[in-house]
Parts: sequence; structure tokens; C-alpha cells
Amino acid sequence: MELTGVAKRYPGGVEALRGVDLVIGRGEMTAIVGPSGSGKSTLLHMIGTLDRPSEGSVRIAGYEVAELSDRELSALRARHVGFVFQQFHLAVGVSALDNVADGILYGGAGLRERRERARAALERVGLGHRTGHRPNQMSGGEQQRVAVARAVVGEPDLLLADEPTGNLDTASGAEVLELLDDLHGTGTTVAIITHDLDVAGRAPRRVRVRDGLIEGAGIR
Ligand SMILES: Nc1ncnc2c1ncn2[C@@H]1O[C@H](COP(=O)(O)OP(=O)(O)OP(=O)(O)O)[C@@H](O)[C@H]1O
Repeated sequence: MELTGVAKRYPGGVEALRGVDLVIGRGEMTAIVGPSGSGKSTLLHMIGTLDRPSEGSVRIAGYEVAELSDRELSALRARHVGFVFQQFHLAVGVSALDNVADGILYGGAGLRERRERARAALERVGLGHRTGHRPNQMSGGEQQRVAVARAVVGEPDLLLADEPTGNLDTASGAEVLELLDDLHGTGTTVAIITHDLDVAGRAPRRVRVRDGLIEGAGIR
């Protein structure tokens, strides 16, 4: 994933990013840190191709985002990027299994195959015994692990986590971080956005964002 000279201006004139260069290599684990309002979420939107830059280039998995239509970009995102958010974003009233199975709706596999893969992903996050539970029957930590399973069930090239422990107690947060470590250990590229320096401290590389710019090249 490569950002070159990326600037992002929002309507109203806020310049959230002011010329960012950043390369995240395959298999890396990177924490993106910075104070509130520094541009972290905007950077996540750029890296995750949820939004387009005002200036500069975003390349992911060999594709130049500016050259893709919105439809192609959605397809690229579905295939290559998995997202985990602070607020879990699971479908209420839907079992853990089907929440995860929905993570590969785009790929065109039938329900049976999607459920098989979802079961394997839930086992991977230590929730093989909770497949039939709905979000309201699970703890916050379990819900976030379901969200991680959904994000990785399609085997994305890049897992992007935005404050993944922000809504969790310390013990559950540590479990989720261990899970992200494990995924990184088995080859997944992981980027974690956080303002929590303990969370950032666990990552082998830290990228600091301040006033819409990256400070230094990031410690590797
Ligand atoms: N959709 C938007 N429209 C206008 N301004 C925005 C929008 N999104 C973000 N901004 C502004 O861009 C700047 C960077 O915001 P951003 O959300 O990227 O920072 P952040 O580091 O993620 O902050 P936080 O840690 O509080 O979530 C801020 O000044 C913010 O007010």
C-alpha cells in the first residue's frame, strides 16, 4: 500500500491531510498514532479506499485508486481490505456465524460455503463455540473478535483496525490485540489506528500523524 503526496480537503476548507507519503509493505504491522483531529481517521479512509484524496496518489495491491471507477473501487476494497471499527458494527439479531459469512457476500460463494468459511474464521478467533450466538448474547470482547473474524474471513491483503480496543475493558482489549498479533504472525498485513500509546507500543512500527502530516518516516 503506497500513499504519495496525499492531501485531503473537506468541504469548508479543512485540510485534514497535507501531503502524506507512506508505504505499508506486505506482512507489516503498523500502528498509526496521533492526537485527536490530527488526521488519523482521514488517513484510514485513504488507506482503506473509503474516500479519495484531493491530491496525490493511493496505490493498493498494485492498483492506482484514481484510475478506478467507484464500482471497481468497491470491488477492490471487498477483495483486499478488511475493516474493524471501535463500535464492532455487527448486524443485530443475526448469529455470529452469519455476521461473519456476510463478510464474503461480495465473492459470490453460496451460503453453505460462506458459512463453512465463517465457521473456520470464528474458530481462528477462539469463538468456535459461539457460532449461534447473537451480538447481544456476547461480551464486548467477543463481539469484537466476531468483527475481526468477519474482517479476515475473505483473507484480505490488509486489515485496518480503527481504535479496535476503544470500547473494551483492558482484558478484552488485550485479547483482541493478541488476536491481531496472531494474524500478523500468520502473514496478514495489519494497520491499527489508535491514540492509545500502550496499543501502539505493541506494534513493530509506529507512524505518527500530526496536523495532517506524518512525523518522520515511522519507526520500523
Ligand atoms: N467529513 C468531514 N468534513 C469536514 N471536516 C472533517 C471531516 N472529517 C474530518 N474533518 C476534519 O479533519 C481534521 C482531521 O480529522 P480526523 O477525523 O481525520 O482526525 P483524527 O486524528 O482521526 O481525530 P480523532 O482521534 O478525534 O478521531 C479535523 O479537523 C476534522 O474536524
